[in-house]
Amino acid sequence: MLQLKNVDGHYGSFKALNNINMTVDTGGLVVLLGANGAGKSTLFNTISGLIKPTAGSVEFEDKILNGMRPSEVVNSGVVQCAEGRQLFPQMSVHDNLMLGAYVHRRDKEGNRKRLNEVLELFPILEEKSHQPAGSLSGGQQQMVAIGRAMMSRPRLLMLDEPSLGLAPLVVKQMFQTIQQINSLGTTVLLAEQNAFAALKIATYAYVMENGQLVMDGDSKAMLGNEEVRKAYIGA
Ligand SMILES: Nc1ncnc2c1ncn2[C@@H]1O[C@H](COP(=O)(O)OP(=O)(O)OP(=O)(O)O)[C@@H](O)[C@H]1O
Repeated sequence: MLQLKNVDGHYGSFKALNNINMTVDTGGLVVLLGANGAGKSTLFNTISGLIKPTAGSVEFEDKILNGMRPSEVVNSGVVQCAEGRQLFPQMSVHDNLMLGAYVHRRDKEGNRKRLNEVLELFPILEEKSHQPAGSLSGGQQQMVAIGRAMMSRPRLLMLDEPSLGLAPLVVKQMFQTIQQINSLGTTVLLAEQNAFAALKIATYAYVMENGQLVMDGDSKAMLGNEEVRKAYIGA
């Protein structure tokens, strides 16, 4: 479904991505692990067209994404939910969600149907529909951010650190919902520092260090891998 071949990325002369080769299969829930500054967000932004790779190719289904504008990448079915939520705090929850539907603005009926599906995933957002997004708790705001991405009807949803700054119980619910989104048919690529929780729901995992993918494998095997446990899980 998604394939990165020999991708490099630079900020000026600094090489932030070094020869990335990565595959995400249709239906998978793939996790990208890595410490702060490893390059996860840079990789996501490269896939979504915000950053141009300096070498290599990004392919999705039968399309070459590199060189496309971010809006074209979204139209192709790849949607990113960026780190830090980036909501419009003064706008209502409903209006924030509907921003994600912009790419399908001519299909009003489809958007209504999709909105209902999103509200089924996040019932609390229906209750809060007319409140300003900025008045919601951190966990609820993260739901709005994911819901907005889902309104774009991704076939591949990229989630950048959705658990960041959330309380443990909220994190647990968040991971359950991500698994649910995946089981309902959306392929997911998830960047996380919360390695244990992410590996538990994932099908496959990559580990990133200093702009390179240094390890990959079945997520259950990764959970049992001594090196991964020491570096990313502790205990
Ligand atoms: N706009 C930028 N200009 C220059 N260097 C940058 C820029 N953005 C990121 N970097 C550098 O690129 C490297 C990768 O950063 P990136 O944000 O992709 O890492 P990350 O794994 O997503 O970490 P985090 O979880 O902190 O976001 C880091 O060394 C970072 O300092």
